[in-house]
Amino acid sequence: MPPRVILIGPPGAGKSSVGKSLSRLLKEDFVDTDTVIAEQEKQSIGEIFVDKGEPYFREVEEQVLLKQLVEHSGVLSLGGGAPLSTIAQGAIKASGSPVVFLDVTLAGAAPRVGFNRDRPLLLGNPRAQWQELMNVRRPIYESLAHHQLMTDKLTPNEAATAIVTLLS
Ligand SMILES: Nc1ncnc2c1ncn2[C@@H]1O[C@H](COP(=O)(O)OP(=O)(O)OP(=O)(O)O)[C@@H](O)[C@H]1O
Ligand SMILES: O=C(O)C1=C[C@@H](O)[C@@H](O)[C@H](O)C1
Ligand SMILES: [Mg+2]
Repeated sequence: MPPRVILIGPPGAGKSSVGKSLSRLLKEDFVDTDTVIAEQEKQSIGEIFVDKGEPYFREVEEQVLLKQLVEHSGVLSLGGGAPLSTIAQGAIKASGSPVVFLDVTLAGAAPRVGFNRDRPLLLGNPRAQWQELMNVRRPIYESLAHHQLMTDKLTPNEAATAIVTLLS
C-alpha cells in the first residue's frame, strides 16, 4: 500500500518533526528517508556525503524512496532533495499518495536549521546556499504537491493538525 501522506520541502521546513507529530495524530507508522539511509549505510548523512560523495547518496536515496513508496503505508517524510530526480518525481506521482509541500521562508528556516547541524549541502554560506536550493526546487515541490502549507508561524504540532484538516 502506498503512503497515507508524503511530506516534501526544503531543509528546515519541518518534514521530520511535523511528520512525527502527524503520524501520532493519524495513528500511522512514521518513516523518514534520511533515517532509513543512515541506518542502512550505518553512517550519518553528513558522513556519507564526505566519504562517498553526493552522487552515491542520491543513488541510495532514490532506491530507498522507491522501496518506501510501495512498502510503507503510513506517513513518509522525504529528504529535502529526494523528490528532485525524474525517476523520483514519476514514482511519487504514480503512488497516488497525497503530497504536502511544507513551505518555509529563509527567515523561518534559519533559526530551525541553525546552519550548524548535519546538513552537508549548506556548508560555506548556508543562507545563500539554502536560498539557491529553494529557487531551483520550489517549482518541483509545487508541481508534486496536492497541498502546500506555510509553516513559518506554526509549531510542528500545529502544522500536523493543519495537515489532518487538509487531508480530510
Ligand atoms: N514549525 C516549526 N517551528 C519551530 N521549530 C521547528 C518547526 N519545524 C521544525 N522545527 C525544528 O527545526 C529543526 C529542523 O526541523 P526538521 O529536521 O524537522 O526539518 P526537515 O524539513 O526534516 O529538514 P531536512 O531536509 O534537513 O531533513 C528541528 O530542530 C525542529 O525541531
Ligand atoms: O535538501 C537536501 O538536498 C538534503 C536534505 C536532507 O534531508 C538530507 O537528505 C541531505 O542533507 C540533503
Ligand atoms: Mg528531515
